[in-house]
Amino acid sequence: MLSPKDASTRSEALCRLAPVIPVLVIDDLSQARPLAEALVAGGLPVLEVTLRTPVALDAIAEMAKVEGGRVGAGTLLTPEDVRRAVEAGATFGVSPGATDTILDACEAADLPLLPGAATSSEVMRLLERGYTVQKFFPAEANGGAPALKAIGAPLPQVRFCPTGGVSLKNAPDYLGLSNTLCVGGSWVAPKDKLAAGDWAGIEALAREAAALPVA
Ligand SMILES: O=C(O)C(=O)C[C@H](O)[C@H](O)COP(=O)(O)O
Repeated sequence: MLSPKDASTRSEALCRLAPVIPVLVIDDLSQARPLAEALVAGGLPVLEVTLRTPVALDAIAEMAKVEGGRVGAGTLLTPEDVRRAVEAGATFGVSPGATDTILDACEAADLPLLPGAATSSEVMRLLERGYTVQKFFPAEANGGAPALKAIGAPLPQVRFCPTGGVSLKNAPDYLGLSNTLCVGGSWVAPKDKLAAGDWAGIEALAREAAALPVA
């Protein structure tokens, strides 16, 4: 049983490993291993594989073999997702929002969860339960960095990984905030480069993202 406090401590450590957590949608299992190798080589060791495609769980299992990587499962919606993610080798979880059901399941499975919150009330509910590290989602659609900065004024004890619409261009706006640990984003693994197997190109995007300064 993982306490919310310990889950947050572990999430924070992951978020501090690199400025960007790549959010990955994998359609072709053969891409999993070289993609993870390219991202880790480029300096982004923490990888979120969304459970949105049929091969996602197998992709997690493949990527978990890559040395130096930390592979988590995104889009966790149900206790069954949590069980299968852990079985596949995921070492952390991410959810777009948070329900007691998903929080209970992750705590019981010893899986540190980065739970999603979009409003002050959602942030406060998670904080009441003990989660001091959260995902601000969907970040850009919710007002972006100015909104997250404003949430941080009354709630400075909560730290975030803003995700959703984050790009190389706007990432610095978030990373300059005192309540942002890192950002999540899909831009480091674009569909065209994945389809072309352009691992050198993805490694270059990872290197560029890994060099972003964090406040
Ligand atoms: O499904 C989840 O649990 C997620 O993590 C959703 C992601 O945050 C967004 O899909 C990010 O996508 P981009 O806006 O393309 O960077």
